[in-house]
Amino acid sequence: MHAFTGTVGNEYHALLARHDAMRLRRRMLGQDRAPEPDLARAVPYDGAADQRLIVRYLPLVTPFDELIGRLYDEMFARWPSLRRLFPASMEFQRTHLARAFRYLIENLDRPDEVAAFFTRLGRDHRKLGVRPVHYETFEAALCVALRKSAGPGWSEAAEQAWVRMLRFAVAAMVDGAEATLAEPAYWRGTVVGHELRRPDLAVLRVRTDEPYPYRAGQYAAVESPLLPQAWRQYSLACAPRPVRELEFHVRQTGTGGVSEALVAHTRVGDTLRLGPAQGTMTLDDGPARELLMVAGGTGWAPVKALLEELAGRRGGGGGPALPAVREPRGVQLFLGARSRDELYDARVLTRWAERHRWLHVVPVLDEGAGAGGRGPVAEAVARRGGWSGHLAFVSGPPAMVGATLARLTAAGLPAGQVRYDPVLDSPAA
Ligand SMILES: NC(=O)C1=CN([C@@H]2O[C@H](COP(=O)(O)OP(=O)(O)OC[C@H]3O[C@@H](n4cnc5c(N)ncnc54)[C@H](O)[C@@H]3O)[C@@H](O)[C@H]2O)C=CC1
Repeated sequence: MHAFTGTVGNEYHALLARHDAMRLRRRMLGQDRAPEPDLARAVPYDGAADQRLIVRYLPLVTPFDELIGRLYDEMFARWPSLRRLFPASMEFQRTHLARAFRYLIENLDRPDEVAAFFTRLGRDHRKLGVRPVHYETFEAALCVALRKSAGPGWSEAAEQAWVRMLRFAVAAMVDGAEATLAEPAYWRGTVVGHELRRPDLAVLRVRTDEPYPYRAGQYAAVESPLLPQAWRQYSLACAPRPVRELEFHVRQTGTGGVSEALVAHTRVGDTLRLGPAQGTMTLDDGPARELLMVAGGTGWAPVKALLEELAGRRGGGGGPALPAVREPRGVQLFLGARSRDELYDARVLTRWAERHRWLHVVPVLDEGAGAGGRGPVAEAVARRGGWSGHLAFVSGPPAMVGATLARLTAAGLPAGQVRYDPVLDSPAA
């Protein structure tokens, strides 16, 4: 929940870092107090019961825009100092929080899944400097906002269910943060390359001060100094390399947002901050299936990283030193773009397709796709067919990912054989 943010600059971060270092040291020396018995965690959380209650009263507090507006108003009115912990524009925050609420409510009958999601989020939130006190203020503001938004029909029982749901998510976030105390809360990186490949698309190369652990196919939150506290997720477009150099492909999707800052106003020598790597779109050592990769626009970035890793595993050079795979896997890559000019990494593609016989590239262009034009990638994948034995990776605009997943499922590809990461599309990201 990006919404709980909290950083106020270098001093604040330095203080938090010292605090975390002390706790880590105490823990390593075994001097930490025994954890207090936590009743809430001793008894398994009955998320399904809370879900029923919350859903019954949901019409009183949805759509969430009003509730979330009130929540932040209440929080900043009662604790004005918290305002500066958030980015100047709250639009993205609000959208993100609404999404988090929806995710929580829809999945509350599967507490283990929810806990895993929020554990990862807690790790990511360390970069914001979130402390337990922020969660308490958030909870208090949420209760006020729920009551105000719902009006006289509100129920105390429903409010208690919201509080239990929130505390369940927060407990997981705190666990996630605690478990990763030994790694930096964020990484600092210097822009060493900035190439405008299209008027609205830049390829950035960033060298981190410290080693940045990640796997090909993952993504990271990035912050530009031009927009403090505004973090946006971008895929890492290269496999881990011995030099600490990362690549990002950024499309400007609006004005005044992080994407504009990165594409139009970032130069070599500038410093960015990166959150920890996340995402499940990675290769594993499971059964060596043939691979299907479907990418649209800058969704090409994580696929490029995966291909680089595969090339490295095959000893094809350019990738990290990983154990060689047992048997060769063929890769079918469907790459969607608005036009030929939009194939912004065509040089690399052509070179790789020539060099690697296991790689077969099918560019799919919107232009010439017939009336409507939208969604030709999913259709091209479906037309080709025969994917039921493949392991598929899908990445790109959410609608494209959704259409491709639907086609693949209809064609008999089991859900366990598709990897993709949900992305939040925002108009001015
Ligand atoms: N892991 C992931 O899934 C990643 C997703 N992305 C997302 O990919 C997107 C890339 O944006 P752009 O480069 O501007 O892409 P774009 O607008 O240039 O579109 C690229 C391709 O997607 C298809 N497409 C676009 N809108 C569609 C729709 N509504 N329905 C079906 N197909 C559609 C187009 O036909 C085209 O082939 C961003 O939303 C970004 O957040 C980026 C990196 C990783």
